[in-house]
Amino acid sequence: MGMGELGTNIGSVLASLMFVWAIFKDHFPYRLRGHIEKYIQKLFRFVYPYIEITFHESAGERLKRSEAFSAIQNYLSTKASSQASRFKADVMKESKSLVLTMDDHEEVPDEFNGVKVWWVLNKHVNKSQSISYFPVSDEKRSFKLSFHKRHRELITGPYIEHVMNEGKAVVVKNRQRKLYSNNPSKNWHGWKSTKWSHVFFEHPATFDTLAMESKKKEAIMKDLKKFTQGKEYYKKIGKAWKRGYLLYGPPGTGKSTMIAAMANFLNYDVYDLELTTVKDNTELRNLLIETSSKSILVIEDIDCSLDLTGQREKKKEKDEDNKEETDPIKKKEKEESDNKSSKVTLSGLLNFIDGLWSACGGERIIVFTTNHVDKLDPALIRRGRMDKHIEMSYCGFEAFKVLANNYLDIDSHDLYGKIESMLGETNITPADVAENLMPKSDEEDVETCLNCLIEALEEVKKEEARKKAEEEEARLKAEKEEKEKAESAQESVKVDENSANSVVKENGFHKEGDAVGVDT
Ligand SMILES: Nc1ncnc2c1ncn2[C@@H]1O[C@H](COP(=O)(O)OP(=O)(O)OP(=O)(O)O)[C@@H](O)[C@H]1O
Ligand SMILES: [Mg+2]
Repeated sequence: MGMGELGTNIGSVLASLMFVWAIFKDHFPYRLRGHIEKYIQKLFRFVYPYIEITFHESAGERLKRSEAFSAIQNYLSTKASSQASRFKADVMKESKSLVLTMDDHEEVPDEFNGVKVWWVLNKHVNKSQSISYFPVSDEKRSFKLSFHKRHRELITGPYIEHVMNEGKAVVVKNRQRKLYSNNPSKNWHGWKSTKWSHVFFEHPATFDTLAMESKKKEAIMKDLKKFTQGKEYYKKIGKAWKRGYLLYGPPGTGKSTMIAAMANFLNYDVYDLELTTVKDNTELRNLLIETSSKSILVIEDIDCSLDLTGQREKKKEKDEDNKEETDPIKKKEKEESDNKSSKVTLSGLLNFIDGLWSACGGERIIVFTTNHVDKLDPALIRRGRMDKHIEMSYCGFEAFKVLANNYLDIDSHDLYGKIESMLGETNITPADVAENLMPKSDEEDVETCLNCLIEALEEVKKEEARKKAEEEEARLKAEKEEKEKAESAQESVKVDENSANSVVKENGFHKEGDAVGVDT
């Protein structure tokens, strides 16, 4: 028998009993009334061995929606689809997914470790109408959970925890992800945080569309997956639950695209941190504290956004300069220019990454990108801080095949052989390959596009050959100059030697002369 039927039967008997009692209770003496009520409750518990827990939508009139209520609602949306027959539908994520929630008073059974429970969504309409400054809906909704009292411990403990966790996971899955960028601190005002502004993150890049060797790609995906499942592991080893990636390679090799693919793969928000607008380390800390977990913090082009490598030395120099400045006008000018340039230091950034994040919740990924890995301070990129270094390189044949599939919907073509051999001997970025593969008009067919790429490859090859020839020429020229210099140096040494000899000779002559003189 379902909870519904049982509930209805017992419920109607008890309801009649209560009704009768309500009518006649005033005829009983006060003390007797208390006794009778106690017995009715006992009887109630005996014939109705179920416990009911109610979860209200709002904990108080002005409080925001209770977290438990939302979690339950989301949890039940996954159950309700198969169990209940009346739904309310919500369209999430730009009509990409439909979220069904149970309709009012619909009963949804659930099972946990073999124990059955029942959920009902109740709605009460508030009769007392009051005028309130805060818009409060008169409708109060609550979820009622019923289960046999035998299972009290299991249900109030592990089951509720399970519902909360699953419910929150559904929220994460369905939420619209955001791309945050930091605001300059002069705009940080008001009671609501304005440190980051956001837009919805809708970058279409995925690992499927990312042009890269499949082995490398799979290794990265595996690494990310392992990270997201590593909560217990990080706890065990006593490290903050974070992972750092350094993406390096020439412009147009897909570093930014990779970040978008990561965010889409993990379902994380992205915080794009523009370091040049961050005034100092305190500001940096304030910004980073406000990022949420399940997010990727991105610092693009670290070599350009800050002179991280030379910052410490520069600062020292500045301090010394400041001491010397005595002219008040010049001093003011100097201060202004100092304020304009960012004072975030490498050590500030590293300290934060190493320490602070451990304290404010885990599951964070930090990605640095750079075009010049060799310019970075080794302290910044040592393992442990940047756990994984990923080189984004020029387009190989495998990467080309992904792009051809993305842009032209093809897996093979007669021209593939030629393209493969040409890619082997030229450095072209995936961005350039993509640009050439994209049909410029509706008339352009696959072959035209591939030929367009071949032409571009030939162009690049020619360019490379020209550059190589130029370099060779410059090298030869330098060599020649060097040789000439060396020769002329030798020449002058010879001349010097000669002149030295002549001096010696002269000296000798003099000496001789002297001697002669002495002799004479
Ligand atoms: N590996 C790739 N896979 C798919 N598309 C790519 C790839 N690399 C580049 N592209 C294409 O080229 C464009 C530019 O790439 P992207 O912005 O990711 O390069 P980047 O490495 O971040 O360059 P930069 O160093 O200038 O920031 C992208 O919009 C994308 O369409
Ligand atoms: Mg980029």
